[in-house]
Amino acid sequence: MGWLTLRRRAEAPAPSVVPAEKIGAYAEHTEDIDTPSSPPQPGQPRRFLNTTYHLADPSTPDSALPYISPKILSELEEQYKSSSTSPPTSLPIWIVINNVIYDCSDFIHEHPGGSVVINSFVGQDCSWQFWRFHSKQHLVDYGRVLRVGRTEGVRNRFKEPARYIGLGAADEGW
Ligand code: HEM
Repeated sequence: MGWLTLRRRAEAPAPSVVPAEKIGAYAEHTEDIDTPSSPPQPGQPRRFLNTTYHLADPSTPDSALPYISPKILSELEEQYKSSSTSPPTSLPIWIVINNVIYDCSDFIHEHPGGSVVINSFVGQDCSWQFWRFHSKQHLVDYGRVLRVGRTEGVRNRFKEPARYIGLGAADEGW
């Protein structure tokens, strides 16, 4: 089943997510080697492979986000898929849009488009799928506070279908 078969929610609730400027997120990248004893609570930084990843400050440009290797994302994808708990509570819910990693661990519960679509892209690129449903403003208002890092070369497992542009658009100089 492709992701496109996911149904649009006819009566989706109004978004209850908090805009970026109302959240006091901060940037700090630290590492330690402790093992967590319980799943992280909402708002807590997420840990993966003995590293703690904090949400970046909204003022940080994408280019200054900490680099996270695609190998780490691929490892996350594997662990997420093979976890015995569904969905896994101890793993961060990271997705990649235009080489930026968004931590949707808390946001997934508020996402107006539901949790299934986000869960299905953990550790993967979902750029073109994201742009089918959202504008740049959505990323500014809701995504900016979810950034944990930047990466490169993460795969999107679906080929983007060609977009149909009608003659009307051609007439308008597209
Ligand atoms: C950083 C990650 C994401 C953020 C911040 C985000 C944010 C949002 C917001 C704010 C809305 C409500 C839009 C509105 O009502 O105007 C929305 C709806 C939606 N999102 Fe996302 N989203 C994210 C990731 C994704 C992904 C990866 C997918 C699927 C590939 C997805 C699919 C959808 C769908 C299907 C809707 C409902 C659209 C509709 O009903 O018209 N989202 N999202």
